[in-house]
Amino acid sequence: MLDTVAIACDHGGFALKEALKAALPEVSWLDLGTDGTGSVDYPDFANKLADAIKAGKAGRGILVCGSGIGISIAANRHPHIRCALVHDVTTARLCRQHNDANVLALGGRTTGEAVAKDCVDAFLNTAFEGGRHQKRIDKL
Ligand SMILES: O=C(CO)[C@H](O)[C@H](O)[C@H](O)COP(=O)(O)O
Repeated sequence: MLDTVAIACDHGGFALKEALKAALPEVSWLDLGTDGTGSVDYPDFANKLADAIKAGKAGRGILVCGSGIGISIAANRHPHIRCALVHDVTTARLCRQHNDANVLALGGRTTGEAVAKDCVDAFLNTAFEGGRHQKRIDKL
């Protein structure tokens, strides 16, 4: 299931979650909700996604809330998650190369669909560089 990518959001990220799934149909998505624009609490969806990765149901994850801030904070409470909130392709690439991030967070109300798609592309297709970066991750 390492090739499976979990995706979850709150109401502020719902539209972007749906847009990302439509824009990247080749990805094997595990959609953990939410399933509409009704108000929900972002920690519940960050926790669901963290649990799915811990259980081996997905190798990586994408989280979306209104700004990406709350859902990334919630995800990073889990010791096995390294979640990076990004707004551009450069940081989406760097979070893989230097930080071995296993979850990407995006803001549905702050990042446009085209940039978000490119960020997800970079996140899913960039390898961790290891080396000097590994010992830093080991200290997290
Ligand atoms: O961005 C968020 C958290 O960092 C959430 O998605 C919400 O959009 C934000 O907290 C605002 O909440 P609201 O109930 O949609 O006004």
